[in-house]
Amino acid sequence: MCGIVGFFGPDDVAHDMVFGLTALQHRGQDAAGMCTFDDNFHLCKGNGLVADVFRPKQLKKLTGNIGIGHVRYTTQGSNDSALAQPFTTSYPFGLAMVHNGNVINFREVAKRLHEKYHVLPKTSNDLELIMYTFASELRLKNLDNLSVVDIFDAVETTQELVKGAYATITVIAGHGLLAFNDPHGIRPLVLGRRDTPEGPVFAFASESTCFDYLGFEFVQNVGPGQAVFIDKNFNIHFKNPYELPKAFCVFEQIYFAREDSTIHGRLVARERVRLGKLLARKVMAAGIEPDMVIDVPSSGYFAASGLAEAIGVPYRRGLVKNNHMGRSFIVSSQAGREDVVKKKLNPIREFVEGKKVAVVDDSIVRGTTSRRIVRILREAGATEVYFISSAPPIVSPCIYGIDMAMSTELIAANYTEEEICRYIEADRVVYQDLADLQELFAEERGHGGNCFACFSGQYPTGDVTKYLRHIQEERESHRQKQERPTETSVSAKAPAPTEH
Ligand SMILES: O=P(O)(O)OC[C@H]1O[C@H](OP(=O)(O)OP(=O)(O)O)[C@H](O)[C@@H]1O
Ligand SMILES: NC(=O)CC[C@H](N)C(=O)O
Ligand code: SF4
Ligand SMILES: [Mg+2]
Repeated sequence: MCGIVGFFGPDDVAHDMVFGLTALQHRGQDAAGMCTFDDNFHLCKGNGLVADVFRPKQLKKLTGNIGIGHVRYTTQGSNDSALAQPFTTSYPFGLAMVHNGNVINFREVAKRLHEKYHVLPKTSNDLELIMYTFASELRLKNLDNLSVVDIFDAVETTQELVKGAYATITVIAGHGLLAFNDPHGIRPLVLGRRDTPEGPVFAFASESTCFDYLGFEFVQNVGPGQAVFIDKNFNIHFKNPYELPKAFCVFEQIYFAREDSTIHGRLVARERVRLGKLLARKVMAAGIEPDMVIDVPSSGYFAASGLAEAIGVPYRRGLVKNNHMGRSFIVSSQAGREDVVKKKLNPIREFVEGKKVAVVDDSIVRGTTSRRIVRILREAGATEVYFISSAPPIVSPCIYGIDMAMSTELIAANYTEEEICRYIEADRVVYQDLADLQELFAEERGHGGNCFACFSGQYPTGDVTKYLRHIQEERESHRQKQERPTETSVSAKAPAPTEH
């Protein structure tokens, strides 16, 4: 998913950017990077968390009143620190760019760049393709007198040529700060503003939660196909959205985004409570009568509280999370994910002992977390364990910036609900209905127009077979190089369901 920020104001921005990136740490743990500009670009990036990469010594060097930052969760290329974002180029202007998403026609884009402009990307990070396409279009303009129309024109051509998901922020040296989204607006991007005695500070960020910390007012979303440019005099310019159907990632609402963010007018926490309430009908229809509802921390909490309220059963925190373990799902190897899940959650024995427990998580992806949790709840004395997923079964890969690119990894793509129930050793498994999810996010009930592809197999960018084939070959070869299989590894194939 990745988290991105861009700041432009009267004073140095590095300090604000560190806070902004820290608030977005849940979106990426592999690498972090920042690039500021005064008379030169100052770039600092490396593998690790925000706190590891930006030490006071580095921060001192990041001078300038305009800058962009990134926390990476790898979806293309390796975890090598050379692939951390931002990326910069010096022609036709100094450009520094970050993005969140995933380009799905990178072969075509790379071929065109090579044939038409003799440009060869240096790494396998898809960001380079967006940056060079934009730079190549820009250099066809009148460089001595670059206008906003020129910039938006280059954005539009980039949006026509590059397919996939990409929320981007770019510093155009000497000109201003630009943000644009892909034509479907798959990934979130928001604009905020803070007024200071010295003048306004503008900020772009993946999620609005950044603004709460830093005292910014939310201005607007950078929606499907939209571009926003803050020029050197701090005037804002908008390029209108595309007419293409919006396809905002619904999984942001279910799991990725922070609960305190408002995305497309919807507070994430509230949507999760609603998802929990929606599950009540299915839980009751399944004849499940739990003594208590617990959540899988962190992201299962709001759905669990919604379900408990709707079925009139007490909610308790039955599992405690070690907050220093990070998110298991965004660890890039299966062995690493299993290790995080093992060390991350511990049951409160006194609460669950002798109880029939309904445990709610936002989703079951590979089944790593659910299997472990059912086991530790039984060991802690729970008499029955019902595993409830606030998301429907994930049956198709995500190719838009979430690491679920191989259907072989997705437990629900390979096994029935009964088989999954046996594999995770639960007494019952209940999933959200896709129709209920779609109804909750229906267009007329808000800023709908969502992507549901991982649940429905319907991809907003059209036929993606070629890309899926390519990414699967690539992923398989990366994993084989990086990962030695463990006893419980499911990296090459989803787990074989076992009997009780
Ligand atoms: O079926 P799996 O492959 O285990 O994936 C699903 C789990 O991964 C996520 O948790 P994660 O630990 O990443 O983050 P969280 O602490 O925000 O819940 C998600 O919330 C599920 O618990
Ligand atoms: N999750 C993301 O947004 C990833 C961005 C980009 N594809 C990378 O791998 O760096
Ligand atoms: S496929 Fe799923 S995770 Fe990927 S963008 Fe669509 S809804 Fe989001
Ligand atoms: Mg979780």
